[in-house]
Amino acid sequence: MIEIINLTKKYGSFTALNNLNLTIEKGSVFGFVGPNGAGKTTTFSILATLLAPTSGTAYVNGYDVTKDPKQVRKHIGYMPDFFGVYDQFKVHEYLDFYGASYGVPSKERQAIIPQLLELVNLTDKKDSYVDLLSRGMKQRLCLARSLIHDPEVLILDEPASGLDPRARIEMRGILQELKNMEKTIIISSHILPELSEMCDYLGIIEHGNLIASGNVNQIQSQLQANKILFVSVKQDIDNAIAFFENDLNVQLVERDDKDEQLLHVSYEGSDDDQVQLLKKAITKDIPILTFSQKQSNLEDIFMEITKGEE
Ligand SMILES: Nc1ncnc2c1ncn2[C@@H]1O[C@H](COP(=O)(O)OP(=O)(O)OP(=O)(O)O)[C@@H](O)[C@H]1O
Repeated sequence: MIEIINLTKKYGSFTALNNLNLTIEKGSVFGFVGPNGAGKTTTFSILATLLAPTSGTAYVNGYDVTKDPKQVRKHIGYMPDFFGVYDQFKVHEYLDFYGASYGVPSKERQAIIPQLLELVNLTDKKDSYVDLLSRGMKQRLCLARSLIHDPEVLILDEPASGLDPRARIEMRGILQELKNMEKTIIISSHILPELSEMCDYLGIIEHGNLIASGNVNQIQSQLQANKILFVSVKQDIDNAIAFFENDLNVQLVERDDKDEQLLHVSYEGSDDDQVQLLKKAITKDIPILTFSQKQSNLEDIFMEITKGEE
């Protein structure tokens, strides 16, 4: 479990992270999404005990990252966004080296390394030099490295960045397996669909502020101020426009570019208000053919709120 409490990080006078609060339950997968420079790596570095916060703190499995970093390190596996690999090692030597650094006894290392290589699909490469691996393979090796001491919590900073579509799908499969193993995972990306498919919960961060969090539906309603209703009428479209414009919850009524019977109604009322609106339209003899709500695309909303950031 991860608990982040009033976490703030300033670099000089610049606030990179502003009073972040988050709880990530044991066994859940939390996706942290934001454009470049939003504060994701800053948050992860603090959780990994590599950076001190300016104020606030975070707890990993009950251990305070500022007061008990040694315990925190035992409980986390951290995959940084940029990592070096020791080129002169072969794959299995590399994992053995990291296992020894974490104090994993030799016998246990011999048992766990083949399992990890299997998990990240690198069994065939165990005798290859790390230097000769493709980027996707290096990313997977780094993920295996972060698991060498069997941590309960994984902190993965853009594990799929720079990978081709096939390698991304492979990475997604590995994360699914880790999820099945009931690891608590926090993972970042600036690509929302990549995370929304595999995460139980998401947090959207921008300029160091968490602007929405929850499951996909909750995020959608937090980010989208107005919904769009599609209304088509059999005739008298001007009359229908006047009717909808008269409703207090309607912000804007626009005609569709192609379908001359179709209106786009920007609406800020509740679901109950929406039911009343339809009832009223029928009592006023508006000849409604169809009445539906636009299925908003989370990615479009995200692009809209973070536009101009990158
Ligand atoms: N050591 C530092 N000194 C000064 N500013 C920094 C430092 N590290 C990060 N920043 C600034 O803090 C902000 C947040 O950076 P951070 O790396 O946490 O963002 P990010 O969301 O991980 O971005 P990316 O997706 O590009 O990795 C950025 O504006 C960055 O320039």
